[in-house]
Amino acid sequence: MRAGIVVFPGTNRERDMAIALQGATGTQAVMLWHRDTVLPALDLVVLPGGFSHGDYLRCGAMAAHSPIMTAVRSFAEAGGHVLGVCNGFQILTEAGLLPGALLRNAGLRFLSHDCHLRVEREGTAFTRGWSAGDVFRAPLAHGDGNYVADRETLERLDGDGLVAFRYSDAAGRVDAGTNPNGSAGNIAGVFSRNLRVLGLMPHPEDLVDPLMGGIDGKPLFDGLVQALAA
Ligand SMILES: NC(=O)CC[C@H](N)C(=O)O
Repeated sequence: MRAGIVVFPGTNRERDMAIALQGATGTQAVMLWHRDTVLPALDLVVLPGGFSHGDYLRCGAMAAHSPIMTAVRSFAEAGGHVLGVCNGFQILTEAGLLPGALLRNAGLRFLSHDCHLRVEREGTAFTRGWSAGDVFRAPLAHGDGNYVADRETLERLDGDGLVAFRYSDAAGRVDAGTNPNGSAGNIAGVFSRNLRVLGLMPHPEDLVDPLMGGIDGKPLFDGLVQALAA
């Protein structure tokens, strides 16, 4: 699986992502710069976390207009797989590649702690390493993770099975008490209509080795390799 990681000014999670991808694929991901206009031949494009353009204007708003996003949009429209984590998720919503938006956390504080995610949709390239209802741990670190969308969109996401993950407790219970940031319906990650673009706020790439404190995030990367390995 050939993966490319897009670096914007202010991105800071690209190396975590590269390590997680290398652990799963055995090969190095290609680092891409936001001013690039052409993508090499890739199976997966990753927009990692960070503070692109210092989070000015809105998180991801300026990055969504970077030259490389035209190529990323064409890649996605041609059926390519795109993963956006945290700031990457914000960029994908700002670019219109995923529905909804990420607002300030309900408590207006930057949050940095582990959370639990319940897998809502199995069998996609991103979630084939889990079964629906599985719960895994993932660190979160964001100021703007409050997922919102209009009621129609939320109903469509639910109805079409496009919610990827919900914030839960360790037992998979989902309610206001397990919602860290005010996200509608506890949504932590969503898919595009064709299930080939995924955005999520927490960071599975930061739990892929026992030395990191656990391997809860590994199924994402191992599943992608199984799905996309040429
Ligand atoms: N870790 C991240 O990618 C953070 C995203 C963004 N800067 C926020 O605070 O919401």
